[in-house]
Formats: sequence, structure tokens, C-alpha cells
Amino acid sequence: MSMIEFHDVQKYYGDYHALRNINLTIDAGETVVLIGPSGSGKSTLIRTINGLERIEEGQLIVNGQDLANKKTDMNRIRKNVGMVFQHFNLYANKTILENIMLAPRIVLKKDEAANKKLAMDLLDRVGLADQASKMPAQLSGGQQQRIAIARSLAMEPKALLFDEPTSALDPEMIDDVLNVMKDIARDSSMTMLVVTHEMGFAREVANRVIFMADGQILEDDSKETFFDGQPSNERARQFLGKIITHS
Ligand SMILES: Nc1ncnc2c1ncn2[C@@H]1O[C@H](COP(=O)(O)OP(=O)(O)OP(=O)(O)O)[C@@H](O)[C@H]1O
Repeated sequence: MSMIEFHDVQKYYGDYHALRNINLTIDAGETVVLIGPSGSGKSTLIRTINGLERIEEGQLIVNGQDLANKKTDMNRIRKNVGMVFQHFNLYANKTILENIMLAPRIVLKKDEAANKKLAMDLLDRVGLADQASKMPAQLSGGQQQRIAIARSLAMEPKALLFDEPTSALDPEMIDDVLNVMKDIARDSSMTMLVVTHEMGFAREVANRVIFMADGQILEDDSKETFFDGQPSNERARQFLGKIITHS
């Protein structure tokens, strides 16, 4: 079953054509890694999926709902599609536990005891059960990002979008965050779309790797074809060569 479908999607910022004729289907449970040079439209693409950016032309179906239709309830989309940002965006004046419990309480009207139990289970899953009563500023960047992931999971979404989740972190914190993401990816029911340059993550858990440049998808391969064969697109090959040399 498909979770996300782009059909001939175009997106403009004023005169700038940011997404060009995007056609892409992501099935439920897939883990897809999106790579490409700076400014190629990766963030724009994933931000259209939960309506943070609107599309101008084409069709975008998320969890069976058409996002181009102005009547589509974006709150329902965002309940089902979580997002983890480069800069964690935790609520600075709330404890870690409250950060996780807030949206399920307000949006899902979740029972307080069940909400707390899930929040504590998720804190345990991301290895931070002992930090529940701390404030975000007391945690390292890597810990804050793991909390941001737990907070997204607390909404029990069908899909999670990650926009360069490790690129603001000190190198020694990256693996802890990637390990949490790998754990989620191995849970086959979750659909994941991840913008990242972490090729180790892609090699280990991605089903597919997509290469974008100039607002277009130039390559969409299985992990095996992308890494062990060769991308057929010349720019994808060059890009892959560069990031593997530098990582
Ligand atoms: N709100 C905006 N208004 C105008 N132009 C924008 C806006 N957001 C992005 N752009 C432009 O659209 C293009 C694609 O940007 P986007 O952030 O999607 O690329 P990216 O591949 O995610 O890049 P990076 O890896 O640097 O984050 C860039 O040229 C950017 O300057």
C-alpha cells in the first residue's frame, strides 16, 4: 500500500522552480533516504508531505488524502506524519516528559496515565529514561534530538520525515541518534523518509536511495543498486563519490 504519492508535482518560490515534475511513490513501511547537493530541493520536497510547503501543480496523496485539495484537513495529515528537524525544536520551558506528552494530550486527547506510560517507554527506547524531569537546555544536542524523535513517536504516526537530523550535532553524538533511527527503521510498520548525508545509515537500513539535483529526482534506486552497482546518473555517481570520500 502506498503511503506517499507525488504525481507531476511542481513547486515554486516566486519565479524559482524549486520542485520540477516530481513523481515518487513510497510504500507503507519503506525507509527511503534522500540525498543531493545543497539547494537541490530535498527540504522542500519533504516539507510538502506534511503541508509545511504547499504545492502549485500536480497531485500529492499522503495516507490516502489529496494535499492539493484545499478542503483536506492538514491536522489529520500531521497526526499521521511526524517530522524531525535539524534543530530539535523542543519546548524550552517544559520538561522532557512534558515535551513528549503535550501533543498526544492536546491533539489526541489521550488518557493521562496511558500517555505517561507511552512517554516513559519511548524515553527508555531512546536511552534517556533517567532524563524525564530535566529541561531541554540541560541535555546535549544529541540527547535533545533523541527526545525530539521520541516526541514524534508519541503521536504514533504512520510516517516520519527527518530533515538532516544529525547535521547540527557534534560528531560524537551522531551515532546515538542514528542508532535510534535504525531501530525505528527496522520496525517495518513505520514509513521513513530521511534527508541525510549519513551513508552508513542508508547502507544499513534504507530500502531505497533517491538523488535530487536542481529540484528534480535524477536517480531512484534500491540500496543495492545505488551502493553495490552504480547509479546510472552521472551527477549521482559524482555526488556519491564525494560524500563517501568525505565521510
Ligand atoms: N521559503 C523560501 N523562499 C524562497 N526560496 C526558497 C525558500 N525555501 C527554499 N528556497 C530555495 O529553494 C531551493 C531548494 O531549497 P531546499 O532547502 O529545499 O534545498 P535542500 O536540498 O534541502 O538544501 P540544503 O541541503 O542546503 O538544506 C534553494 O535554492 C533555496 O534557496
